[in-house]
Amino acid sequence: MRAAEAALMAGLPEGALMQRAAAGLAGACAGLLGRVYGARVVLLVGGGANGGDALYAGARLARRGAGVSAVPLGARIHQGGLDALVRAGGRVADDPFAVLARADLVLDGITGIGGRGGLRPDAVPVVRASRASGAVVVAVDLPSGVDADTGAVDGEAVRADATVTFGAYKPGLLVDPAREYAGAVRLVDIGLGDLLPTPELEALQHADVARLLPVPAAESDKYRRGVVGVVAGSARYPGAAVLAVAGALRGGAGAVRYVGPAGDAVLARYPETLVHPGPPGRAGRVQAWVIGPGLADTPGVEDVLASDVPVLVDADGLRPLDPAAVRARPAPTVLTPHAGEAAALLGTAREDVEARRLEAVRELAGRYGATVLLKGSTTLVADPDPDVPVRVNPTGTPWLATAGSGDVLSGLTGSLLAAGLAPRDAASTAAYLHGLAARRAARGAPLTAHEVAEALPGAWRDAAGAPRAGLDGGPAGTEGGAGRRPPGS
Ligand SMILES: NC(=O)C1=CN([C@@H]2O[C@H](COP(=O)(O)OP(=O)(O)OC[C@H]3O[C@@H](n4cnc5c(N)ncnc54)[C@H](OP(=O)(O)O)[C@@H]3O)[C@@H](O)[C@H]2O)[C@@H](O)CC1
Ligand SMILES: Nc1ncnc2c1ncn2[C@@H]1O[C@H](COP(=O)(O)OP(=O)(O)O)[C@@H](O)[C@H]1O
Ligand SMILES: [K+]
Repeated sequence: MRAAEAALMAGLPEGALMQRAAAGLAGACAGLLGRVYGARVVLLVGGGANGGDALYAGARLARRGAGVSAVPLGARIHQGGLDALVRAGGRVADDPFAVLARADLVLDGITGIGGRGGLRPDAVPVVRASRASGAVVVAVDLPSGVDADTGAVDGEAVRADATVTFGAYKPGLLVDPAREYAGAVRLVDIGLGDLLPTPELEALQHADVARLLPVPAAESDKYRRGVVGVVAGSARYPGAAVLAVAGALRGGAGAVRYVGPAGDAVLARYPETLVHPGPPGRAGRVQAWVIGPGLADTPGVEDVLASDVPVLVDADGLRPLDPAAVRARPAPTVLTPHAGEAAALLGTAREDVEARRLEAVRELAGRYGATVLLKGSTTLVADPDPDVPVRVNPTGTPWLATAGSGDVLSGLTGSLLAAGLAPRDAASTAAYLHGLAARRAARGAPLTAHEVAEALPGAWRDAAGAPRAGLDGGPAGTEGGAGRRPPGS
């Protein structure tokens, strides 16, 4: 951000960027207030440019008739911004707590990308008073106290109802725990355009997923579409096998081969599965393996890792995982740990992974030379190459935190791998569809892992932009024709 801003500022009059930021910020606040005239606005103003943004936005609101008071929290505050506020009829609050108690809207301009650590002690009481007042709290660029680059929150931070951010989304707005503090996020374009470098983090959108989803060509057959092998389930956990197969059947592979002791349970639910008692090396050719869900003990992991096709390792398969063995593989490996499994692999505590997800997922990907999908309230996908952006999944719902939903995800991801997607694309596309399916299935109520699997085709159609059921009037042969995309994708 700083490099891009400096390059842009070099060709602009002094203060022009801050004015763009303030104009966007004031516009967003006006929208939230509904009526600006007569509204009571309080600015929490730190010592840097973040406070400057708040002051200039406050000046704009004051010119439209809002009563605007500034609460200075730095040793010095932005002088140009303060002068503008005073010229527009705003003032510095004599009694911060009195103005906060009556506020309709509080602008948090304490720190932005220059903030380090949680809030300082002098800021804590006013931030608490802002929340207690019932005012709408709008964070300027970032909620103060969160780490812009990692999403970590060390100490106290502002809990905003909305955040107006400038130029680009910062990782702290997309990765938990900080993401939760940001509320609804709005991006204001300040003209950085092509000056922005390769991002640390990227999020797929519908159109990206539509481009990535495999579509069978006219001359496809089930083998050319890819066969995925699923090594999962045990006498103790037969259900994990059923759920992993359920995900795999909806992921675009032409066939699903199940290998393990839960074949009867799998066939009872999915007669289309090719079942083999094992071991995996004897089960026949596949284009990708999934191993781990519900295995209990872990027979076959070495066997599968020795294969020359992409392998996804999840759950119980992750327990004995040796970095050297994974790094030595001739084909890609995808690991899909939740925070607890990631912590065990890293030799740290679950809370440490949850507090620093971005760091943890990068560390694991580097250590194993694998693509790592870290599950949880924020799902991240890291490539083994540290220069490739981490993908953050924008879909999902906390209702997904239900037993077995991870098994569906591993089957789905393996199926996309077998269909030929690159590991990072397979993992992030699967997370996207899985989260979308969960939202469709939950609609505000508890959901089961099985319902997530059953909602996957609907999520696929949504993301692909394919015609919905009942509206399927596209030209004959369009869908699946010669590898072309369905219309509207
Ligand atoms: N660059 C541009 O062109 C544009 C930038 N823009 C805006 O500038 C923002 C970045 O501004 P910035 O670099 O001045 O840093 P900023 O976020 O205000 O923080 C520094 C201040 O915070 C203080 N402080 C630090 N930690 C703290 C803590 N824990 N608790 C409390 N205070 C703490 C620190 O104090 P110090 O350590 O110096 O004592 C210093 O006073 C950016 O986020 C965006 O809003 C837009 O206008 C668009 C154009
Ligand atoms: N708080 C949450 N918000 C959104 N998604 C979550 C949350 N907690 C877990 N999930 C998702 O739910 C799934 C759970 O997977 P996992 O932990 O492997 O469970 P299981 O082993 O029971 O299948 C993952 O896709 C994960 O990202
Ligand atoms: K802020």
